[in-house]
Amino acid sequence: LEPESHDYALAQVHMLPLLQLKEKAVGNLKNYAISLKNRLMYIKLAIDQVKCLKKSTNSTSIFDKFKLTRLLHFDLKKWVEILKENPAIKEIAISQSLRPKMASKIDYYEGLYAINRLQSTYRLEHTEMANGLLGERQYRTKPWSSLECLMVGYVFYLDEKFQGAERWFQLALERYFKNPKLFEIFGWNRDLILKLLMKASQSSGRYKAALGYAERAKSNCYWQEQITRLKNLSMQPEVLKPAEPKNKYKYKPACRMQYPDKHNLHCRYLKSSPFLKLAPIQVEELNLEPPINMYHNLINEKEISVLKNLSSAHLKRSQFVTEDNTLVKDFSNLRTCKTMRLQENVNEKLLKNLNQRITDATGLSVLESEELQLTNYGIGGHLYEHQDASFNLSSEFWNSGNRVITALFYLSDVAQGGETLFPHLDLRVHTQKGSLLVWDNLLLNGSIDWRVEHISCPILMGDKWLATKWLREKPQMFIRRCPLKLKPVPEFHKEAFEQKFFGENDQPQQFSL
Ligand SMILES: O=C(O)CCC(=O)C(=O)O
Ligand SMILES: [Fe+2]
Repeated sequence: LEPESHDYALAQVHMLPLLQLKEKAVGNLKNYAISLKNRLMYIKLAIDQVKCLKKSTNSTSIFDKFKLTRLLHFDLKKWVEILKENPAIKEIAISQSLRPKMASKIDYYEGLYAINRLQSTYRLEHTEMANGLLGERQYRTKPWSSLECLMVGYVFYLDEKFQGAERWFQLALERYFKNPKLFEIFGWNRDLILKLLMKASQSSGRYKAALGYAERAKSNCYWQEQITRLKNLSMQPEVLKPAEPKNKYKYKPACRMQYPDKHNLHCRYLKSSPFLKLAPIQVEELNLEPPINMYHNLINEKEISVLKNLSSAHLKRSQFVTEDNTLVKDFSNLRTCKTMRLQENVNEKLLKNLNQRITDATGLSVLESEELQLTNYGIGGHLYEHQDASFNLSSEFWNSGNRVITALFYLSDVAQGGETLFPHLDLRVHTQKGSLLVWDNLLLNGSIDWRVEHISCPILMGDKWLATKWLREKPQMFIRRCPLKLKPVPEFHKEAFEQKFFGENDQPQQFSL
């Protein structure tokens, strides 16, 4: 029975076993090929022997007569045995034992959706993407084959993004000729691609194009019917459907948007305690109001690898509580990472040190704070727009008050994408290994600051790791500044905000073949 999901695609670190699995599978196939070759060699030998028998049947020579009886007694018996043997029984057993560990359907679809998410978020051009070009950056990789293009297109098709689907199917058709045999193994052929092209173009309202595809297929009853049907349809005026259905989430437009540089920001040294006088912390202001700061070099290489090693085996797909209070795994595709919490006793010294550094940086108490959360993102990993503070504090989990501060250690640099983005503040924060990002989730009066809603942008290239600490409100009672000094917060203008991200021209794009 195939497992539901191995959750391979949700954490980069959990994809490593897949690479090992691939090596094993390839090694096994090679051995299988060797077994088949050996058998073929025996059979060829047998044929040669029989051939020489035939030639000798008329001979009266004693040598030949003896040869004939010997061959018929020994050799032929052996050949019959060889024919009956399964040539690669071991390799077949190995390939069966590898099956349960292979990527499941869910793993596969999560990988495909990641590609789809990256393309739609960053508006990547499909041919460039299939050739390893992501935005401005060219990666050294083998171009995607017809099979990959077909599959990526199929997910666009399922998602009702028909123009995107058509483009990928076109690329699949262009690349089909490079390896048609590979296609046939799966029972597919060129006409299948044409069928998908016809369906995609018809669904986006492009009837003439659909007819064009139908006419390129090998003629048979099915295609004749399609041609007649599409000829009728294409008499009607074409009404292009939008290229992309509207999405209620803002992370895609927010992540692809360019934001202006900020001015009047400073870097300084924090020397507010005797210890910090000896080892001041370098602080970089990223935003003034509300304050968002980056504290540099607060965790070193060695500590980072300890955290990764402690957590890797325990990272899990996130779960949520349903209305009837049961925990279920999150398959929503809104948060494509895995997390775990480190209990203080697993490495008391390190975790105490990290807590102390958070206190040094923020001046706040880590008492009653949540256990450090380790996060590793998967392929195209992202987290949609959200607030860390909760609007409902009724459960026991919130006894220490709301999440007043988020303190987030970056445990890796990400080559492309994967920034922490604050869409209301026009602030994109690039991950920086060893630095601590800190922001306030609450205003001084305890209400949630709408301005710090944030996103983790889909990762184009690289591996993103975080260690996050959420400080709680109650332990700060005598530490945090007094609510009387509350600065007025600008009002939230929903329409303007939506216009900013969804106001892009959403006329259907002109499509040319
Ligand atoms: O990945 C990031 O940059 C932000 C993570 C985050 O917002 C969270 O875990 O709540
Ligand atoms: Fe968050």
